[in-house]
Amino acid sequence: MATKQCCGCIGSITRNGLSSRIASRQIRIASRPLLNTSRSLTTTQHTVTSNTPSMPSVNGQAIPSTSSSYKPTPATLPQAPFPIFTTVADFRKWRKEQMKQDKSVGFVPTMGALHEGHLALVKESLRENDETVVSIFVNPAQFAPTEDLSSYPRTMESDIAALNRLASTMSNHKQISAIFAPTVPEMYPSPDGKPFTQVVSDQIGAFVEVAGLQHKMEGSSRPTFFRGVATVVTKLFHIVQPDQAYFGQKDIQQAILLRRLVSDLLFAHPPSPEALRIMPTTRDPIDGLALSSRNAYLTQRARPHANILYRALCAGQKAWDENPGDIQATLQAARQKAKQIAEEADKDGIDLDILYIDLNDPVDLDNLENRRGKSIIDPQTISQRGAILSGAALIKEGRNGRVTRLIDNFLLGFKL
Ligand SMILES: Nc1ncnc2c1ncn2[C@@H]1O[C@H](COP(=O)(O)OP(=O)(O)OP(=O)(O)O)[C@@H](O)[C@H]1O
Ligand SMILES: CC(C)(CO)[C@@H](O)C(=O)[O-]
Ligand code: BAL
Repeated sequence: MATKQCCGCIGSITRNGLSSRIASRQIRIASRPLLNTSRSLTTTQHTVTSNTPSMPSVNGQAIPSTSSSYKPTPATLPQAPFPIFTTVADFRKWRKEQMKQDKSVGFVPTMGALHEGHLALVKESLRENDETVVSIFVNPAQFAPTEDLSSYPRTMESDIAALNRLASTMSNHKQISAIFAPTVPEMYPSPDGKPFTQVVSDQIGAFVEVAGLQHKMEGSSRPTFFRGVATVVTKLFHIVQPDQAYFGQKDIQQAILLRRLVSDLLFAHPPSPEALRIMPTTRDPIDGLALSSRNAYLTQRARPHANILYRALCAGQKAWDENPGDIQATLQAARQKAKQIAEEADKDGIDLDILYIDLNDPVDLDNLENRRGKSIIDPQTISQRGAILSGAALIKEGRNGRVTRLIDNFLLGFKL
């Protein structure tokens, strides 16, 4: 799998015989806040009692849960050479032992449906720490009621198998130490017994917000997303107490916001924002598409068009390299490329709705195009600070097809 940011390699797509015809259809490049997923990403059930479809165990033995709504089905789980903890109390006992032995613990939080991008994070943790913990938890708090919580891919058995196989790819055959796969009530305990609700105005209790960062970029169309992420990651860090935690650049805003959380709230675990490691985006080696669990939603016909953002960002990067700090030239090149690809896709019956392609400041995530209008910042200053070139698009096949949200980003002129 490829992790390099760019480029030059993706001039045209030959995969699945996609032609390079350009249609004249009007393409939407929207700066409006939009998460147009209501047609297919809906659930009417906003309260959640259970999370994982088949709940695990330690080595296939059922662990009694503290939650009465939770029904373990260990028979469906493969044997694993590492413990799978489902309760905070059990996990904490294990963690205490590692503390006593002064073992360093690396942590990779995930929502499961593991792919090579996740596994690259796990491998890095295996290389850098004595012990590695992977969490698998589809966090309801980061899904809006209209989003795809109920249909999010849950593949616990193959996830365990993939993690198990990983050891054979390590030079020292090192294995992960544990999986933490809690239920929803375990992560969102409720003294009054009410099930967790995704409706923010109905929630009672402690939630974590990172002001000034959570409503920009992805947060403009997913206004409660980063509140849900910051809350669950705070809980996970308190439980796992990692020395280092591993996140992907694919979700760049999430990683930057979480570093700020660690810094501002003086977390002891991980002990510094830098100990929250941000690893490069793993891509399809042939066409550059950023790997993502939701790519599983893509139809065969839509898949060849799904690398739209990668190709657009490559065009933007080229323009930036020619004129570092030139916001307009960079955005124009990227948006023009995206428009062209969307027109090609339209000819093939694939609808590509480009939500945004923007440049943002790496620290405060301000939109550089808008900010420039207010107070002119010269290209030299911008090129010195660097910028995040990112985009989001919705892709679907046919009028009533399922909508898949795509995101991607490149770091221009700075490193994390
Ligand atoms: N292609 C990738 N390269 C590197 N890291 C990745 C990649 N995809 C996901 N990650 C990282 O793995 C961690 C867990 O992500 P998650 O389980 O949400 O998977 P995902 O593929 O991002 O799913 P989704 O499709 O829901 O966005 C996050 O830190 C995320 O940034
Ligand atoms: C960090 C995370 C595991 C929190 O649920 C999730 O947002 C993800 O997988 O990127
Ligand atoms: N990796 C981000 C998880 C989400 O989009 O819900």
